Amino acid sequence: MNKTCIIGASGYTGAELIKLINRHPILELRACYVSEHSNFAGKTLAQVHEQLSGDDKLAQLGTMIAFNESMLDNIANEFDHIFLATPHEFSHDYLPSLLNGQANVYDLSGAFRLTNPQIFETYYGFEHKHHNALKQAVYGLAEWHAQLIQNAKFIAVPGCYPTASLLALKPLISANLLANNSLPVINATSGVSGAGRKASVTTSFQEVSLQAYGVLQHRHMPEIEEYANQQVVFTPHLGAFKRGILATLTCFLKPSVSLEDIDNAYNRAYQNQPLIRLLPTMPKLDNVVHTPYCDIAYVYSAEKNCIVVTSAIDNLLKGAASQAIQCCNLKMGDIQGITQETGLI
Ligand SMILES: NC(=O)C1=CN([C@@H]2O[C@H](COP(=O)(O)OP(=O)(O)OC[C@H]3O[C@@H](n4cnc5c(N)ncnc54)[C@H](OP(=O)(O)O)[C@@H]3O)[C@@H](O)[C@H]2O)C=CC1
Ligand SMILES: CC(=O)N[C@@H](CCC(=O)OP(=O)(O)O)C(=O)O
Repeated sequence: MNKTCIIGASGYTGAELIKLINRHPILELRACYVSEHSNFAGKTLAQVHEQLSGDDKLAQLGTMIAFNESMLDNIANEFDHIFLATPHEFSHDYLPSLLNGQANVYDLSGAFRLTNPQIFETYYGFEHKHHNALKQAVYGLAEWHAQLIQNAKFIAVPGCYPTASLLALKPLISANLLANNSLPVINATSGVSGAGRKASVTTSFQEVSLQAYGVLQHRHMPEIEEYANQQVVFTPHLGAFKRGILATLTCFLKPSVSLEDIDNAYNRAYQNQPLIRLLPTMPKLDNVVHTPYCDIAYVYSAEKNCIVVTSAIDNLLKGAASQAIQCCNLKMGDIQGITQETGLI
């Protein structure tokens, strides 16, 4: 068994990681950490996440441990896999020390997703101080970076909107079908769990409606652009539902592109990918929420020479925790028959 721990286990993506690791055939959850002064420290997993009640294996794990800087060396060397489901600033500060040990590290935050340190100041509001760790990070977009992930020690797990957007967009880019003179337009709506567990006025039941936010300045725009190798216009929206992201992309195509070219591009990219479902009708959130799948469909207009692509994911799973496990599976390779979807479906 592979010894595994989670830092940030009291949050929403932490809860999903607990469930996925608990049912994985060769990962063994050994410890769950929360912040140093967390109200959840010393509580059992079921006290922190009621949904975990009644699971004997998790009950034996004991309680959530308050993280402390002095534990870094031990954590880095005690485990085979460390999952960070922590705020960007925490990952930024502590991840480099965790890389000094033997463990493989998977960071669900955005702190190491961009290669250019300058961009962090503009979009994350902090100066990036760990340029060597940035260079070591491999962007964990599982379907597109499988080989890099297999050889990496440190995976920066993609953000939720970038996962939905890039999975829809990249087949068109890699087949060179996009028009040169226009930018893809991405409108995406997320459920409220995307903002994490901590209470805030903007995500309170009374306040949430359907609204665009972070317009032209959301940190996921440079992330999408870096891994699409293409500028985009990205607008996130917050919707009055708990989980899921629906992204709709409008893209203009080169004049000579046909429907056959588009079908070939998506089939070539995804026909052997177990967690991508190409659908004949537009995806809906209910079909992906609580699953590790990304559903994709498109409609093409020859008259307008454009395509509208929609993708749907669960933000906490394919947009975070299950993609992290997918990367971990890829890293473990064919050990005991592990494939990228092991423990996920
Ligand atoms: N929610 C989503 O859909 C997605 C989230 N992400 C990213 O994943 C990460 C986790 O997100 P999410 O689960 O939603 O966040 P939550 O706010 O739900 O949970 C954050 C977790 O981090 C812990 N934490 C906070 N500060 C510290 C600290 N200083 N030291 C140790 N632990 C700390 C919290 O512990 P406690 O509260 O007990 O103190 C809690 O367990 C974030 O970086 C987020 O941006 C990525 C993709 C999607
Ligand atoms: C609805 C909502 O608030 N969503 C979050 C994105 C969550 C995510 O993917 O997170 P990171 O890139 O921060 O890891 C946001 O817009 O900030």
